[in-house]
Amino acid sequence: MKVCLIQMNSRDSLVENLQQAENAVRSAVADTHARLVVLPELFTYLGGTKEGKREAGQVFPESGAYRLLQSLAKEYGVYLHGGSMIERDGDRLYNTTVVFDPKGSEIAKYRKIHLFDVVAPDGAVFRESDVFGRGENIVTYKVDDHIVGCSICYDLRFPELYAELSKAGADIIIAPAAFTLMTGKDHWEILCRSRAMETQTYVLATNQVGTYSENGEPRASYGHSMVVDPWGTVLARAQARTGHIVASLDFDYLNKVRADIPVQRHHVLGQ
Ligand SMILES: NC(=O)CC(=O)C(=O)O
Repeated sequence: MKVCLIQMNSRDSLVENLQQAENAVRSAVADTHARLVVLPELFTYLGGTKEGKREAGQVFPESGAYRLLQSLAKEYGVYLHGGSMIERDGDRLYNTTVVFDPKGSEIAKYRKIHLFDVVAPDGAVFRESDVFGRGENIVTYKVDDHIVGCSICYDLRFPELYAELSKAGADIIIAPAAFTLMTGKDHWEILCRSRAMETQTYVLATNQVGTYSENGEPRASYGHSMVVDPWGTVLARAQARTGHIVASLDFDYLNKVRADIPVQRHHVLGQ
């Protein structure tokens, strides 16, 4: 199965971000003919202000971002994993992934479970829970015969979520992200490779890249999106610029890794 990860530089303009996403999906599909295309976290609106986030909130299914992804999935006959967008549900906002199948039907919706409430060592303050409600459900869907698990960004730091997705049968786990430059340079690759090795799945980690501003403060995302195989090997890696990467997933290889080191049968604690 061919997969394509799109690395974007989203900022605080919904209109410009949707145009960037549309152009990126069109050129990614034309270049790679991938079966599964993945966008990054908060591709519709990143940074800005609390009011800006509320205004950019997308109501499902009638909002522009939802319709755009639906029509692109259908036009190209691809599975489109919509990174995440700001979802507005009544008064609440969520950081939400929506996935469409090649007919343009919604097949999954995942709300980010672990919200990034952190003061980074460089002093940058992140308070996602001031804006977003927390997701409560573990979500998987199917691409052809393969189960795909959903996660978003900070979720990467919580192996217990990945263990649950693995127990649910996932062969692929997706992590759209806006992982910070500050934390990413030290932690991103290790986290992606660790989660892939522990769960013996393909991990598709699609990051934002470049600068944006949050309440007038400068912020930067790390880029370096990557596809990691079940052995922990990086199959494809982006640099620190916008664009896309492609990789072919080999499920015979996945089965071999699981047969060689059958950790899924050897769990003793907490299973
Ligand atoms: N931005 C995030 O949600 C997570 C992140 O940058 C980190 O864990 O570091």
